[in-house]
Amino acid sequence: QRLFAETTLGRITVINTSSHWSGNYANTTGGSMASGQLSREEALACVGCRHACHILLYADTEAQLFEEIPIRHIILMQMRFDGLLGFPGGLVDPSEESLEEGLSRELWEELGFSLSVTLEDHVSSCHNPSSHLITHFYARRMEEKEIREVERAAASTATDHGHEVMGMVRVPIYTLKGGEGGLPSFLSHSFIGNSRSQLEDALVRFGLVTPEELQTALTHAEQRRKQLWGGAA
Ligand SMILES: O=c1[nH]cnc2c1ncn2[C@H]1C[C@H](O)[C@@H](COP(=O)(O)OP(=O)(O)O)O1
Repeated sequence: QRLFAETTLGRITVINTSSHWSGNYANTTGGSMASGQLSREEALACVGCRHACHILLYADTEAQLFEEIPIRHIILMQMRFDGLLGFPGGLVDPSEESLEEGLSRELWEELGFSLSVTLEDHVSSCHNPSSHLITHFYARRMEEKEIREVERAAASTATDHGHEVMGMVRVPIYTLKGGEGGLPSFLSHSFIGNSRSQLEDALVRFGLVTPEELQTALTHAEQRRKQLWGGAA
């Protein structure tokens, strides 16, 4: 079940009520903090929580698929060692380095590209009480030339290439004739953690697709899942 809502910034965002984690956890003062989405500061106050930071890198493009279909945006995810899709990044220990420093370090290992992540790149933080994991999500808009450099470095100089990262992938945001191909097929893959809801939120939040386009893709993805698995999954 998905809701589209205005954020405090006046931008449309997606609230995926089925995949946002919920529950409560104790903060440093022993009180109870709301969980699911929380601020970066609330997240850092969590005792006993682990922190994972990941980033969405994207750029505008004039390129067309088959000289006909506008690609519109280059959006990067990666195929991980475990066969799941996710964003570049990893676990960070805030007692040793800031979240942004840790993420920048992870990006160097996974992308072979030096990117200094800042507070301005922070999008959201989300708490999963069952694993005591807080996932911090960041996003950075780049120039097409720059994002192509990231792709080149990730496949050549990155130390994690072929080990923890099997390769970078671009997210197709168009829907092909018949309705299934493109974004609906992409969303039918398996994703690590809450990375799929991070992607869906970012697509609408940053105006990469309209809420209607996302909703249509989700409907087709669900139909595809039912065709493949029937009522079993
Ligand atoms: O892209 C992601 N979005 C949200 N959560 C994620 C994403 N990738 C991984 N995770 C979760 C699930 C993992 O257990 C932890 C740690 O992530 P990982 O990238 O595997 O960290 P290390 O490379 O082991 O440091 O975060």
